[in-house]
Amino acid sequence: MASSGNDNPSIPLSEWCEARYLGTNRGYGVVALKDIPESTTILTDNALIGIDEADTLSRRARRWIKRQYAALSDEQKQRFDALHCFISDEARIEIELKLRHIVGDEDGDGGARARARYLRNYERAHTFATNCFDVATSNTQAALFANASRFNHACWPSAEYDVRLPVGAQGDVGQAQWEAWAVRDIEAGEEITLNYSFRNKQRAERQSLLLKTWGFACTCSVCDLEGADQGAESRKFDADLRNLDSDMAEWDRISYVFRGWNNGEVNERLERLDTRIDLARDVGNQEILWKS
Ligand SMILES: C[S@@+](CC[C@H](N)C(=O)[O-])C[C@H]1O[C@@H](n2cnc3c(N)ncnc32)[C@H](O)[C@@H]1O
Repeated sequence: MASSGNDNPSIPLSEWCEARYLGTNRGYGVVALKDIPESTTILTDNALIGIDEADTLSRRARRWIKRQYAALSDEQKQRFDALHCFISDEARIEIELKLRHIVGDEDGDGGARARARYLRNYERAHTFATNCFDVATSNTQAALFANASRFNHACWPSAEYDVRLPVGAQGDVGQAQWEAWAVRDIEAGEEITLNYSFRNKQRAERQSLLLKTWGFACTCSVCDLEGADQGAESRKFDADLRNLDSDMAEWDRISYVFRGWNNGEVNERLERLDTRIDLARDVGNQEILWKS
């Protein structure tokens, strides 16, 4: 196994990629082991923990996570514990305040062990919130996948992902399955990124939500565009991203609606997509030369 130092060994994920430590700023990230052609399935993963609760930091979610964590094997617990855990300053203050109220002495230690247990529950909930993915067909179900958790974010990513429940398992989020595929050719040695969320938002809003939810300032090629949050060009770019995204979503659905379209409608949509891609090219961002 390749290693970037004893503390942060690389983690094999699939024939296509491994999780590699990329430094204190990004932590682990997923890196291509060989050239990956567009559309290749890069990684599949099964849920370690799944919850059916929209607010992943709520009391109910914490109880759910605590129960499921307790049922994991030692090896699974270790994998969970090794994941990145982001706790915002606000949340830390809240946790601190709550810990001060734990003064019971059931363990004969002035509440020290009870406070440690309470803190661990909070940390697990934050680990879950930092790494979980929403289940595609649900507004409330979210699941954590140990390997999938190692992908870093980019606003214009090189891979897309999907989280599904197998047929017949709709009520059991613990059975969720995760899959990611390349949306463009990816070169050996390149970091593979996913878009965590907030795809349809303007740069400033994306940045602030990423900072609040995951604790980092995004420096991806889209966010790094010179003056990307001001000026006509950037507005055109942001609008283009939004429109391109909704067009892509429409194309995702094409297999279901295709039979209802005549050639004219299909051509019209293709032309719209072309225009968007041209607009995006105008802004000069190499990343969005999406293969059409
Ligand atoms: C789901 S984890 C991704 C894997 C993580 N880097 C690790 O070491 O396990 C999310 C965390 O990764 C980091 N991260 C993700 N995308 C990043 C980016 N574009 N730049 C810097 N840090 C990023 C942030 O600390 C974030 O809270």
